[in-house]
Amino acid sequence: MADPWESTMDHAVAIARKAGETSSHVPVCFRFIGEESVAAGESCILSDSPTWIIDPIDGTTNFVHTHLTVTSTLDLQVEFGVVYSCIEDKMFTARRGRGAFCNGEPLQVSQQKAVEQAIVATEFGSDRDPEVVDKIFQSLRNVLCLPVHGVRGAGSAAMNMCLVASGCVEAYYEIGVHVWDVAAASLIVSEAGGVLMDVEGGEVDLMSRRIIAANSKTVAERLVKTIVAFSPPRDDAAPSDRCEDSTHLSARKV
Ligand SMILES: O=P(O)(O)O[C@H]1[C@H](O)[C@@H](O)[C@H](O)[C@H](O)[C@@H]1O
Ligand SMILES: [Mg+2]
Ligand SMILES: [Mg+2]
Repeated sequence: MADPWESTMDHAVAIARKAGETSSHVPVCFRFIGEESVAAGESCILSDSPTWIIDPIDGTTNFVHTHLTVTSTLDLQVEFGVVYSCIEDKMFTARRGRGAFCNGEPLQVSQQKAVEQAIVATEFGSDRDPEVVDKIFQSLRNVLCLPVHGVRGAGSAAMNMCLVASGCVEAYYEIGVHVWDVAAASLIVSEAGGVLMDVEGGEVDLMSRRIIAANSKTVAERLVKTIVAFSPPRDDAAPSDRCEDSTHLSARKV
């Protein structure tokens, strides 16, 4: 079997060459957005240049506590998405227009559209501001009382989204995620037949830190009516307007 990673890199280089209209003699120019580089003060702005969006560890709290799921995410903006669940040794991949796969097997979202039969995944996030926590709990209460069949959380945004793509859960929502948490898995969800939506409806904006990933528009729209929306500082805001999440600070000290 052809090495999917090799063909991905070949295609990535071809895209970069096309974007920069460079000949094959000129080195290609990629830009990078990564959780750690942004934390170190680098920009988090998407431009026309091909950009790799990287989260080396998604599920840091799980990692620190050696608890269940830890993933690494890699996305070449809108073209490829890769999420690697290292403990399970599962490689989720997607290429725009070519479908989504787990260890080479095609992925398909669940066909269950009755929210009462749905499992919804979410996370409590990293922000410990009591006002934010109250809103997260109001949403959780509303979702439970829809009612849904169950609520789960893997501890990793990327993994929750791969569970949607795999058909194991019907939807995932979270407010407070970052572009590197969700970029790769967004493509995996849409290539598996799922939908992405903002928590107030309409198109998702990956810099807005708000996301619904669902198996269908029907389920996503039920969640839109249920979630208590708020707007954290955007990822592409000026560094002085961004705030550091409290649990991330403690996680990084380990
Ligand atoms: O910081 P990492 O990269 O581990 O990612 C975050 C998760 O992906 C979120 O769903 C989750 O809610 C947390 O915000 C978590 O920190
Ligand atoms: Mg992350
Ligand atoms: Mg991370």
